[in-house]
Amino acid sequence: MNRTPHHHPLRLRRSVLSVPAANGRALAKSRTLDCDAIIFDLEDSVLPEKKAEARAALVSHFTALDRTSGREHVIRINPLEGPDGALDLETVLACMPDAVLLPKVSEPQEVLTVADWLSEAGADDGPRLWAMIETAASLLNLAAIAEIGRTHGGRLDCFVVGLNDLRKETGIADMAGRPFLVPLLLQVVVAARASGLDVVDAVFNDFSDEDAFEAECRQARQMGFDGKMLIHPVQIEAANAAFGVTEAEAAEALAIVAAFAAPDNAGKAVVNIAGRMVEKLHADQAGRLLAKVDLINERKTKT
Ligand SMILES: CC(C)(COP(=O)(O)OP(=O)(O)OC[C@H]1O[C@@H](n2cnc3c(N)ncnc32)[C@H](O)[C@@H]1OP(=O)(O)O)[C@@H](O)C(=O)NCCC(=O)NCCSC(=O)C[C@H](O)C(=O)O
Ligand SMILES: [Mg+2]
Repeated sequence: MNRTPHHHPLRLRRSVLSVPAANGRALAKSRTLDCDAIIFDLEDSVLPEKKAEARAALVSHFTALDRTSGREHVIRINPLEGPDGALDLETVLACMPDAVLLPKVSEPQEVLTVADWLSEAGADDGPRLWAMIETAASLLNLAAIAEIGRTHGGRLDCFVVGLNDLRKETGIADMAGRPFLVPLLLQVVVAARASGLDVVDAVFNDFSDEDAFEAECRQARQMGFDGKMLIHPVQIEAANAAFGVTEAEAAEALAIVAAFAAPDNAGKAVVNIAGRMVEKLHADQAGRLLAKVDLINERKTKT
C-alpha cells in the first residue's frame, strides 16, 4: 500500500470557535470575530427541545453569511443513530457549509455513511468532513478512521479532539499540563498526519484563565496541532498567536528558501546555514510556513 500522505490545500485552522446554534446573540456576534473557522453546534450545546429551533436559526444565518471572508463555516451535527442526526443532515444540505463535523465518531463506517449520503444527495463538491475524536473506541480505531480520508474520495480532512467526552468515558483526570492525555493526543496527531489530515486540539473550558489557556495552546503547537477548538471569543487572539508564525520563524524560513535558491548551492540536497545542517525537506517546510504567512496576511485584508 502506498503510505505517502496526500496534502490538501493549506488552510488556516488556528482558531476554531464553537457557536451554539440556538444562541442568537452568539450567532450574531460570530459574524464580527477574527477566528479562522466557526463550528455552528447543533450537538451538545443545544438542548433536545431546542434542536428544531437551532436548525431553523442556522438556515436563516447561512442565507446572510459572508462567504468571501476566508473563514471556514462548519456545522456539527448530532449522532446519526439519534433522533436529530438525519434532520441535521437536511439542514446541512440547505446551508451548504464548508464542512460537517461528526461527533463521537468511533468507527470508520460512520464517516463512510455520511460521505455516501452527501454524494447520493448530489453534494459531490459539497461539504468536507471533520471528525471528533472523543471516544475510547475512536482512539483504538484512529488509523482506520484517518485512512478513510485518503481512500474514500478524500472528503475527510480534519480531526478535532474532544477531551470533555473522552475524560468522561475514560476517567482520565483533568490536570494542568494534561500528563496522562499527552500520549493519546500525540497518537491523534500522528494518525492524522499519516493520512494527510489537519488536526485541531480540544477546547479549554476555563475561558477566564488566560495564562493557562496560552500554556495549553503552546503545548498543543509543540505537539503538532494546527489549532485549537474554542468556546469563547476571548480565546481567539491567543490561539491565532500561538498557532501563527512569528517574525523570527518567517525570517528563518526565508533564509532557508533563499539558501537553496542561491547559485552556489545549485544541485545540493543539503546546505550549511550558519553552522547548521539544512536539508531539502527543511526548504519544503519553510515553503509551507511562508504560504501560511501569505494566508494570514490575506485574511487580515478581509477582516
Ligand atoms: C461558555 C458560555 C456559556 C459563556 O457565555 P456568556 O456567559 O454569554 O459569556 P460572556 O457574557 O462572557 O459573552 C461575552 C460576549 O461574547 C458572546 N459569546 C460568548 N460565547 C460565544 C461564542 N461561543 N460564540 C460567539 N459569541 C459568543 C456573548 O454572546 C457576548 O456577546 P453579546 O451577547 O453581544 O454581549 C458561552 O461562551 C458558550 O456557550 N460557549 C460555547 C459553548 C459550546 O459551543 N459548546 C460546545 C463546544 S464544546 C465541545 O465541543 C466539547 C467537546 O465535544 C468535548 O467533548 O470536549
Ligand atoms: Mg464532545
